[in-house]
Amino acid sequence: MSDPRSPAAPSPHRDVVWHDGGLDRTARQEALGHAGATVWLTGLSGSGKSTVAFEVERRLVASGRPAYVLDGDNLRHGLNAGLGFSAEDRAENVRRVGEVALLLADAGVVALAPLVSPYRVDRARVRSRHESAALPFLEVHVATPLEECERRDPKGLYAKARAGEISGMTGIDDPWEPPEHPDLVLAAGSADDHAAAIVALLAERGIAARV
Ligand SMILES: Nc1ncnc2c1ncn2[C@@H]1O[C@H](COP(=O)(O)OS(=O)(=O)O)[C@@H](OP(=O)(O)O)[C@H]1O
Ligand SMILES: Nc1ncnc2c1ncn2[C@@H]1O[C@H](COP(=O)(O)OP(=O)(O)O)[C@@H](O)[C@H]1O
Repeated sequence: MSDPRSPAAPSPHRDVVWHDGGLDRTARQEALGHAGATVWLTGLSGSGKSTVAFEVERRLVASGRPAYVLDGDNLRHGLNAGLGFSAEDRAENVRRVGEVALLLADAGVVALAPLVSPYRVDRARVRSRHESAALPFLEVHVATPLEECERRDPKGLYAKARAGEISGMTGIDDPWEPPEHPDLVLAAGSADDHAAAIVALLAERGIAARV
C-alpha cells in the first residue's frame, strides 16, 4: 500500500526531500482499533449535505468510531480562507479538502466532506488519490432538486442570485455536474434517513468496523 502522505507530484522545491516513516497504516489502525475512509457528499447549496454529514459524525462517534466533518463552509473560515468560487478556486478548495480527508482516513478516521464540489474532474481527482493509497472513498450524491434548495434557501443566497446581487451561484449561473457513478444517492427522506443510509453503506462495505 502506498503512503498517502507521499506527494501526488514531485515537490516543486528541489531542496525538499521526501522522508519515509517507519510505521505503516496497519500498525496505526491497530493501535486505534479502526480503519478509516472518506465519505464525500456533493450537492447543491441547501441540499442537506452538512446536516447529514454532522448526523453521521454524531452516530459514528456515539458508537465509538472516530469520525470528523470537513465542512466546506467551515473550512473556508480557515484552511481555505482566501479562496473564492471561480472554477480554479473551487478546484483548489476540493483538492485541499481531499488531501486532508486522505490524511484523516489514513489515520483511521471516517472523514466526512460535505462540499458543493460541482466539477466531476475535481471529485475524480480526489477519488483517484484515495484509490492510489488503497483507502476507501465513497461518493454520496445529495440529490435534492434545485427548486427545493431554493425553497429552503437558509442563507438567502438563491434569492440574491435571482435578484442579480451575486453571480456564480451554483445551480443558477454556475454549473453543478452530477456524479456518473455515485456510491449512494440520497433523494427524498429525512436527514435521519439519509444518515442511516450512509452508516448502513459503511457497514455493508466493511468500512469503519473495528480492525
Ligand atoms: N457562488 C456560490 N456558489 C455556491 N455556494 C456558495 C457561493 N457563494 C457562497 N456560497 C456558500 O459557500 C458554500 C459552498 O462552499 P464549498 O466549499 O462547499 O464550495 S465548492 O465545493 O468549492 O464549490 C455554500 O455552502 P452550503 O450551502 O453549505 O453548500 C454556500 O453557503
Ligand atoms: N433531508 C432533509 N429534509 C428536509 N430539510 C432538510 C434535510 N436536510 C437538511 N435540511 C434542511 O435544509 C437546509 C439546508 O441544509 P444544509 O445541511 O445546511 O445543506 P447544505 O450543507 O447542502 O447547504 C437546512 O435548513 C436543513 O435543516
